[in-house]
Amino acid sequence: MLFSAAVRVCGRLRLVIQRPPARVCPVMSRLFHSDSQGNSVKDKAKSTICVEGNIASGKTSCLEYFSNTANLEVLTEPVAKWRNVQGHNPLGLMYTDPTRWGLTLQTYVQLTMLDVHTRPSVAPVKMMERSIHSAKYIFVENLYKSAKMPEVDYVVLSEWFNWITKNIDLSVDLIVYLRTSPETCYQRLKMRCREEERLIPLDYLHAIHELYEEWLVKQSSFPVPAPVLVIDADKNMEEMIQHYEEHRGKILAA
Ligand SMILES: Nc1ncnc2c1ncn2[C@@H]1O[C@H](COP(=O)(O)OP(=O)(O)O)[C@@H](O)[C@H]1O
Ligand SMILES: Nc1ccn([C@H]2C[C@H](O)[C@@H](COP(=O)(O)O)O2)c(=O)n1
Repeated sequence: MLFSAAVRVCGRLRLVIQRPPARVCPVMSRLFHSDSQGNSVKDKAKSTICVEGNIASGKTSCLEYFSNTANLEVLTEPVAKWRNVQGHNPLGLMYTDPTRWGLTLQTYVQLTMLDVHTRPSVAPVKMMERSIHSAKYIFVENLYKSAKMPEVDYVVLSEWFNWITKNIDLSVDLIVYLRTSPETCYQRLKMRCREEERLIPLDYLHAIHELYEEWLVKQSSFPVPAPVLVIDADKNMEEMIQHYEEHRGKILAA
């Protein structure tokens, strides 16, 4: 609605069109916090660490370990939402029929990861599980490369991803890559027993592993948004804790 007012200027009646009072949408202001030139900016006093790795590589366990660190906030992957959005289970549907439901799941993953990236953090360091980058470069890519995602779905998701990353500051300061063998993940996945994942074959974990290696170790496939710290995560929990303690300074200084 336009706001208008009749005012008298030099004895004549003039209609003055006024702008509606500026309404600040909290989500938009979160996404488009901008400087005086209108560029999207991030609070540089804060840093973001993304913990990356194959399915069941130990990312959630890593975040749990760091969760009682002062000045650090952990944000796990929103898997619960992917398993239940208003009573629907896009994760389960995707594993049942990836060609039909891959786009549905990955669209929702992209939205929920965008939410995690842009959620204001109270602590100076934000540690996230995975990222919008790996959603695209690993999981969407895998669906497409394995001919389970139609080209039109891939193109639409890519256009969304390109728009988001061009227009919104989703910068990452450090990637911690928990590097495992696919066989280790397979064992851990079986032990975790997540219902939707019971039919995941070892080959699937091999494919995800290769994409991670190309992206974060060889750095030959897609842009890597931050320096990468590679941690050998085939070790037992006790040894992992030793690794985490060795790298704690580097991680917190990101
Ligand atoms: N270093 C480890 N050694 C043995 N088991 C582990 C280790 N790290 C995690 N696990 C177990 O493996 C399963 C998957 O770990 P999780 O942290 O959920 O992986 P992710 O979040 O990467 O999917 C869980 O049952 C967890 O308890
Ligand atoms: N973009 C994504 C991200 C994750 N998934 C799947 C893979 C797992 O089944 C599940 C959660 O992953 P985890 O944290 O256990 O490694 O979600 C996907 O299909 N697409």
